Amino acid sequence: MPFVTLREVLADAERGKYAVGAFNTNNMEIVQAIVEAAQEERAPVILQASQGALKYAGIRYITAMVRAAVETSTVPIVLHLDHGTSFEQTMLCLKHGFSSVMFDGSKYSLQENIAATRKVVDVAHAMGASVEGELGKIGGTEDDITVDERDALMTDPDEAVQFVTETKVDAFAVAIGTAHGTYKGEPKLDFDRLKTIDERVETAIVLHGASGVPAESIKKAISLGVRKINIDTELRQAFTRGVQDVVQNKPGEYDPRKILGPAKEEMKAIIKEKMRLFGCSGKV
Ligand SMILES: O=C(CO)COP(=O)(O)O
Ligand SMILES: O=C[C@H](O)COP(=O)(O)O
Ligand SMILES: [Zn+2]
Ligand SMILES: [Zn+2]
Repeated sequence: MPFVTLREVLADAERGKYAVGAFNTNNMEIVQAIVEAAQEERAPVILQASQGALKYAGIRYITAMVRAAVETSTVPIVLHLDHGTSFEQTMLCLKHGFSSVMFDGSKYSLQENIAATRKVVDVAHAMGASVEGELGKIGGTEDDITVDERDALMTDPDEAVQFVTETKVDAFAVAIGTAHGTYKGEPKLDFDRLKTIDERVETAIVLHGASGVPAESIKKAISLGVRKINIDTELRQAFTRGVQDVVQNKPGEYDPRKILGPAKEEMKAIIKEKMRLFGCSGKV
């Protein structure tokens, strides 16, 4: 099955009132874990490559690995750029075969973010690809900011309407209190803000920084319109747990396959659990 775009999988998710998991990939074992999990769960899935992934594996390896997975898969797969930083980078990804890109213009002013995102959308749509935009700032959990500062960085509902209308993005990443990385306490999500945005915006809403967000909050976010959920940190933790387990319990083990194989299985278990939580299991 060829790659599909966010448009197809998120339209189905909207009809079925569930969310599709978007998992970050950096190497072969992660690609296999995500695609095998999707296959076994009969779930649509989004594989995404971050700035770090492009630096670590390179765009050629990422596309080649995900293509290899797609050749034998029977579930819809989106290959998506996560937090794209420039027009040029989004175009390079499309040229290499990504079916979807995120342009993260959240560091710009509203007007500049709209203009830059719109430019990506124009070309991506002409090429049949989809685009995710971001408004408000989804920081890192390590960012040392106060609650008031965090509030000020959250997505403004009026600006959200203007942003999606003028950019025509296919997916819309919001800042409602989640952050990338591990949370110190329990993350506090601004559900009222999410509800207001969802009532006023028809575009599918994306939740970043979903690792470590309790299941109940995830379910509530989905009930309030979230249709794409990004998970990276919990996959990294699962991978590392798998590696540590072998290294500690079988100190003589020197076959990389016997170290990375269990790490892959740890990731698969987490991915399947997320797919069931997101409601996308059994949908294809
Ligand atoms: O939002 C993400 C990728 O864009 C992932 O966030 P986490 O690493 O917190 O899961
Ligand atoms: O959005 C951030 C992702 O979790 C990963 O970022 P990185 O691979 O560039 O470290
Ligand atoms: Zn961002
Ligand atoms: Zn993110």
